[in-house]
Amino acid sequence: MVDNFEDIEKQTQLYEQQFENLKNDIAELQKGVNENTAVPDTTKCSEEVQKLMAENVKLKHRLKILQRAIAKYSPSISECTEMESIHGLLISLFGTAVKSAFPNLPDAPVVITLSGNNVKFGDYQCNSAMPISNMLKQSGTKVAPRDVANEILKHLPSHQLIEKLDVAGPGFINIFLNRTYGLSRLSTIFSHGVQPPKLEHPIKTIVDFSSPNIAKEMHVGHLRSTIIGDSIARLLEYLGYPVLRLNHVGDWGTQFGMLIAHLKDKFPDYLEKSPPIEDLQAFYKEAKVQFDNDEEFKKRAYASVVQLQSFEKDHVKAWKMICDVSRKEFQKIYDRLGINLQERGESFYQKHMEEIVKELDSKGYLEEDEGRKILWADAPGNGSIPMTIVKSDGGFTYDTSDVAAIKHRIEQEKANWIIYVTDAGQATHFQLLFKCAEKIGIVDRKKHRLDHVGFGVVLGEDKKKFKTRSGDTVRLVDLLDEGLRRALEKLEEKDRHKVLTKEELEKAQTSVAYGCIKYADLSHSYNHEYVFSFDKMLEDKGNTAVYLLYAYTRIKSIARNANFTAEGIKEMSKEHSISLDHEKEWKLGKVLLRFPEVLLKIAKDLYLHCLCEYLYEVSTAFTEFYDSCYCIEKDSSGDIVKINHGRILLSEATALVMEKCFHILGLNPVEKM
Ligand SMILES: NC(=[NH2+])NCCC[C@H](N)C(=O)O
Repeated sequence: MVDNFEDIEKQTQLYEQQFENLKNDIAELQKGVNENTAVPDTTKCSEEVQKLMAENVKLKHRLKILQRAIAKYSPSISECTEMESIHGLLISLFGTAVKSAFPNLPDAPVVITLSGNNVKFGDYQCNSAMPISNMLKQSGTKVAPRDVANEILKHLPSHQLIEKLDVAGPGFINIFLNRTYGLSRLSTIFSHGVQPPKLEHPIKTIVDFSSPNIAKEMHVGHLRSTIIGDSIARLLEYLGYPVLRLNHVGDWGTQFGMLIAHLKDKFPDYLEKSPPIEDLQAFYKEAKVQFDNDEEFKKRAYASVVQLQSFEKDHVKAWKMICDVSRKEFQKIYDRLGINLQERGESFYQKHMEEIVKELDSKGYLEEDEGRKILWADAPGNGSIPMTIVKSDGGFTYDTSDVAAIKHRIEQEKANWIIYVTDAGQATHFQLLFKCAEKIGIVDRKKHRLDHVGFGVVLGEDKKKFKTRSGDTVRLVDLLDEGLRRALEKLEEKDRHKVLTKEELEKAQTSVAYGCIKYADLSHSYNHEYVFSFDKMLEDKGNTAVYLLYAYTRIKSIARNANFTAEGIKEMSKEHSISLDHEKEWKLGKVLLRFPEVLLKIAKDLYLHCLCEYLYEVSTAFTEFYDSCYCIEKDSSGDIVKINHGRILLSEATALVMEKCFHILGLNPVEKM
């Protein structure tokens, strides 16, 4: 009995000791986890735990090797050379499942969305069960949405992209992505570059943008068209569309009659000596005063238009001179902003206008209306308005040139998609144009896509139309100059001039100045008017160009500080794989994987602000990752003691995706700022 009692006491002491040891081990391990080092310090743990931990490290290492081997040898994975659209893939998988689960519902919707922030709900969601259940109910069968969801899952083809599926709530299907799949797609960034998703049929596309008017000031509205149009063209070019960028300048209006008449009055020897008209604005204003006050001048002005439009050689020469002055001014803006486009103004279509008017007349499309010839898109009445094809004086209009242009673009240029970028005020004009073009048989909406990207007006900080203090139109050159000045101020505020070389500072200055002007235009949804404010644009917090350009330089500095060159990174990517183990690494990885689907969506709706939002999301996901994962560890003297290659690669992949976004938005990021 006594013996027995002592035994129990000994046993209890032993257990207490073991309990203490375990508590210690847990505390030590916990420390490691909290400090977020990849491997916790186990030297203070019991021998057994140390052994287990060592075993664990080995196993993890083997797991990585195996994952890499799978990524290499699994046939469908190794064949990929680009990140494909995961959303597109899911639509096609779930589409197949829905079709075979419910063959009697050919129109059953396949709805796949992102799951939002709660990891519990997976990465994507299929929300088809509820609408399908409703459709079934209408046809007389009652099936609960959850059962519909389970039925879809039964028919879902297996795919390495999917790690796990859950049916939640009333029938949402939560989709969890597989990391090995994610890793294989992200790795293509180093093997093949950030490639665009493959398109089945890239179609010939024309982007009609910028399009200022000769002899009139190119204003902020034209600037907005220039920036948005350029970015749309960049996106489509990146996706592999053959794109023709056209500048439909206003170079053929009645204003030329008055300008030429004034040129003849002021510089009678204009044919011998090229006239010094640097300031076309002022010249235009002078001519307008004459035109409004002098009847005889007005007559000569009208006669000049007729002469010009019948290509009388001296009038053509005068016209060319005037156009050249404007063209040089426009080009300055395009050069500074890196815009590339081909001028094909209204004048180009003169012959085509004559032809189409004849054709429309003979086919009976035109109606006489108080001396004008008009073309109805819809039946007259009910508030519908016609296009004016020939004015009462026989001249052509803006409408005529657009009808001729659309015909030329579809029939000669063989475009299947035409995108017009102008202020929203022209929405009715383009609606009419598209309808008329269809009515007269130029456009077939089944084959041709037509878009008018109409943007809201740019307002000044006083919320009124953007003007200078004296009420004049703001000259774009002045605006860009102010951008440069303010950008430099901003950089100096941050003492960057003390650390950067003169050349680096200059590069940073232009990158910030033009970047912030473009980004402010692009990051607002077009439909809204927006307030032009350098103060807001140059903020370094929030979704602004400055914040993003800084984020990019920070990311680029990680590899540079660990002494890796671009070549070094390439080599590294052959030996190591991108790290996606940590929850924040995987989160960032998944944002990067969305790049293709973001682009494809924008190619559909042309909402470039979604790309800005995506870029901002990339950079916040990066910050989260960087805050909790060390890429490089240094000792107290600042020497590098440990490099996490997988994380350096993840950072570089992030920078590469950001670079592509910047490129599409027309921004020039710099490595040092
Ligand atoms: N094909 C077109 N209509 N393009 C847009 C032309 C814009 C016109 N020049 C303007 O300043 O308002």
